[in-house]
Amino acid sequence: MTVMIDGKTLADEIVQHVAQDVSAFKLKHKVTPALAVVLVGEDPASGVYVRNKIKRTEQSGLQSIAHYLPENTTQSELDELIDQLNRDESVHGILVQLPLPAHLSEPRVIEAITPVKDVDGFHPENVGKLVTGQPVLVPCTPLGCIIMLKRQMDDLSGKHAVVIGRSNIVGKPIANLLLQADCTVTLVHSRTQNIEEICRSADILVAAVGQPLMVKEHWLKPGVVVIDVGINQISLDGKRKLVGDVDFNGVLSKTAAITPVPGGVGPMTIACLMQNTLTAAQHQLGC
Ligand SMILES: NC(=O)C1=CN([C@@H]2O[C@H](COP(=O)(O)OP(=O)(O)OC[C@H]3O[C@@H](n4cnc5c(N)ncnc54)[C@H](OP(=O)(O)O)[C@@H]3O)[C@@H](O)[C@H]2O)C=CC1
Ligand SMILES: Nc1nc(=O)c2c([nH]1)NC[C@@H]1CN(c3ccc(C(=O)N[C@@H](CCC(=O)O)C(=O)O)cc3)C=[N+]21
Repeated sequence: MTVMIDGKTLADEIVQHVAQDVSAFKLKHKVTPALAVVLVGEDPASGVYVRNKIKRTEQSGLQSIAHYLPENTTQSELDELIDQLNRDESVHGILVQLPLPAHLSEPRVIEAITPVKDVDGFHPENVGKLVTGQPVLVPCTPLGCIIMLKRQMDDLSGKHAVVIGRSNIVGKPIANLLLQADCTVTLVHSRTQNIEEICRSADILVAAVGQPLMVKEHWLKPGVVVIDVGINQISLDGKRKLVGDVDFNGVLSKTAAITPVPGGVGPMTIACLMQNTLTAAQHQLGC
């Protein structure tokens, strides 16, 4: 029987822990850690994530500040807002929801956020720290994946971990965290020639692609642990449905453990964001 890795329950536990630490922080500093979330435009999926984030922020006892900007916001208006949030001492974490509308530069926005408030861990300075093994703010989705894997497996050391996808926000940081956990890591992507064969040698498979149900049963070695990062909206029997990058029902005969979609990596991402906001506030207040 395959183990279902329950991201929702684990995320609830993390948020409860964060809430306790936030209470202690408030007593000590007489300050409420605050997260500013910036959403540009009307992307409906982004809207759902932002609302989930705000709900979890409140459960954690953190303050949430939402900035909804219109689709036609200019780069200089966005720069101005980030500059203001960087300087505002009552704001401890800043998250600009990606992707941005095409006329705005993502690298410019990521670099504009002061690294101490960069709760996504996307700023080049924080990426450099992650790669050299001195992380403070670790990207939330990769962190959530590693926490689930460590809960599931006694020892990651020496395991062959295959990561499908090489984006800056998911694939690359996950690969770095797996390397730090002493896995042997292979990153595969759209130009990889023998992807199925490489995946079949994986003890741990992380799918972060954005292709609904791409990973099939014959791609897997029996006993593999699968982390499905993909969040894809498909239409099934006329209804909208959320599925991962892994053919969940098809692969269960091969997996030792697997994360479902929904209820897997998604809730863990948000729980880790709460933890990062508290961590950022602790650093800013010198503890
Ligand atoms: N659960 C969560 O909290 C989160 C979920 N996501 C989800 O994770 C998924 C990946 O997100 P993200 O990394 O931002 O996506 P990107 O589109 O930035 O990256 C996708 C990666 O997958 C690779 N790829 C695409 N098609 C194939 C293919 N057919 N075979 C092999 N590799 C392929 C691309 O290769 P190449 O580089 O060669 O183009 C690229 O490296 C999405 O479904 C997204 O919604 C994202 C963030 C958080
Ligand atoms: N700067 C930035 N940081 C991000 O971390 C970031 C981002 N931009 N842009 C979009 C992606 C995607 N992402 C998700 C977070 C939670 C769920 C989540 O909670 N999903 C629920 C279901 C939610 C639903 O019903 O749609 C689940 O999987 O159970 C999903 C996706 C964070 N991202």
